[in-house]
Amino acid sequence: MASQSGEHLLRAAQMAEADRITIASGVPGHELMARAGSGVAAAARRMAAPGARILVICGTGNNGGDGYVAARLLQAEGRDVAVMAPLGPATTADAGRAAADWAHGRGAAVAIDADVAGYDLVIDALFGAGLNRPLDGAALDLARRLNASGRPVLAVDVPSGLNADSGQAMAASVRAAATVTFAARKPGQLLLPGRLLCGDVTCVDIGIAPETIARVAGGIFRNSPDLWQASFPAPSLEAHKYRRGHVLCGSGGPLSTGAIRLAARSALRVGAGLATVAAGLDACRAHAAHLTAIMIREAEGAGDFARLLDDARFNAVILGPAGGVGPELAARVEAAARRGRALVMDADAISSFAGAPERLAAVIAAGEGAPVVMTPHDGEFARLFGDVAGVMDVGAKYERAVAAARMTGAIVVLKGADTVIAAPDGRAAINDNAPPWLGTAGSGDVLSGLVGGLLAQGMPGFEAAAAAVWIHGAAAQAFGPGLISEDLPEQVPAVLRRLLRQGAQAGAAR
Ligand SMILES: NC(=O)C1=CN([C@@H]2O[C@H](COP(=O)(O)OP(=O)(O)OC[C@H]3O[C@@H](n4cnc5c(N)ncnc54)[C@H](OP(=O)(O)O)[C@@H]3O)[C@@H](O)[C@H]2O)[C@@H](O)CC1
Ligand SMILES: Nc1ncnc2c1ncn2[C@@H]1O[C@H](COP(=O)(O)OP(=O)(O)O)[C@@H](O)[C@H]1O
Ligand SMILES: [K+]
Repeated sequence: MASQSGEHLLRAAQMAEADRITIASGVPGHELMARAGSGVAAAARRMAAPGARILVICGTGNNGGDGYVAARLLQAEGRDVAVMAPLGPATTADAGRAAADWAHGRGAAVAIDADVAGYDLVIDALFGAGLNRPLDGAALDLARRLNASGRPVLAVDVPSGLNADSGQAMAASVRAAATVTFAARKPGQLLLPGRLLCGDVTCVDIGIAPETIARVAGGIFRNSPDLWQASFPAPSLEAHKYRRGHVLCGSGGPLSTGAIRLAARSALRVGAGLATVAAGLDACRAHAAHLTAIMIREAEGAGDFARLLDDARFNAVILGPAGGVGPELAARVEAAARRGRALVMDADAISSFAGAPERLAAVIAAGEGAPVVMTPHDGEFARLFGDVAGVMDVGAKYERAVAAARMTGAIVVLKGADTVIAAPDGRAAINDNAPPWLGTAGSGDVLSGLVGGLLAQGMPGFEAAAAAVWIHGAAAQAFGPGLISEDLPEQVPAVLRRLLRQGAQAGAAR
């Protein structure tokens, strides 16, 4: 798993292990802390004009140590710096050394009840990765006063109170305008509400080798092209349309046809060679009034649909967008999985297995190993898994998604502003490029089409799902506010142009 390329996200325990390995290899801890503190000071310089009053709040551990280093560096260049140590003196050797170096300067120490609103910038170095229980007492009170003050906060590693693994606040958390983290980003900086509490995150190299990061990493990635570009389908002169795959899209009834058209159009836009919508006769008439490049086939029930799959050229299937919840749709899912087609299950296809994830797991297991990607939002996810132990009750969002993937054998795309893509082998990617205006009716249908279009071109399931989620976010960004779901497929060509250019450059550099 460590051999997978991409930007690793490290949990607090993995980060501590990377520190330990680096220190054991001969880099002293205080040197790592010096680089970390220097990165914090650089960010503070960008945030505070000369003459600004800066308050550094230092905890007792190494996070506080980073704060003392930053305070010393800023003060040495003539900045107006004060330090508050609300929980008492440093308790680790490296932090103690940093605190002593600071105290040799001429900086002021301020009392815990000082008015934090009197400062232009507050550096929050109270707790970092060592946070091991919810804030309470003086720390909780200080975090609340800081948030109420409205002053810009620069957080060291993570805002104090934020769980770096899960992205959840432990009782309460400081809300930062910016965060400087070290060596690698942490999952809690991408997951909500953590992403909002961190503000802009900068990752500073403190001298921990990339090999060390890869060695301790646990298969959680930031979703970016690095993760999947190597398997992204590049157009080739030799490829005719059938080589680029044929997506079969199962329609809902005559009054619910728009969703699957959005999916089919998106599948074509992302590069599938052909897309066909399969529908009952009345729905076919509705589709015929709209479709040009996308083909239409009549299929009245699940039996008709299964017979269409006798044509081996339909190599990917999309089921679910406005498909109608019930046994009929479940039977189509079963037919597609049994016939070994790469399958996207969205919306109603997921809900057709409500409370019966074991049944879905059996359907997928009976397939021929072709990828099945399901794309639930939180509501559909909860409907599918009900109160299944070990899925709904596990901590972080990526842990829920991985548990669901392991249980069902599907790639799980758990949607939201912080969409997580998870594979049965334990890999997970957290997406952070989706703008808020992507949450618009029908945008999930577009996503299912993008996944199906990439699967049809032979991309592996996890990579296809991650790439589709990223392209979806990039297309929404490219359009901007005012987006409706019909706009998304039309933005895909520009996103692909950029991706293919970058891919060619990366290939040339290798
Ligand atoms: N290791 C390295 O080489 C490097 C590490 N680096 C930096 O170190 C940071 C991690 O440092 P860390 O492990 O010392 O933990 P840290 O976040 O300072 O807090 C621990 C202290 O807080 C206490 N405590 C916890 N929760 C509490 C609560 N709710 N309420 C009250 N107290 C609470 C806990 O108390 P205890 O559990 O012992 O009672 C302990 O005393 C990391 O984020 C990065 O900034 C960089 O310098 C690069 C090199
Ligand atoms: N606040 C948000 N910020 C960014 N993306 C969002 C937000 N809310 C929803 N999304 C994305 O929008 C899409 C909505 O999908 P879905 O809930 O299935 O909607 P629909 O059924 O209308 O198509 C998902 O890809 C989801 O990740
Ligand atoms: K902090």
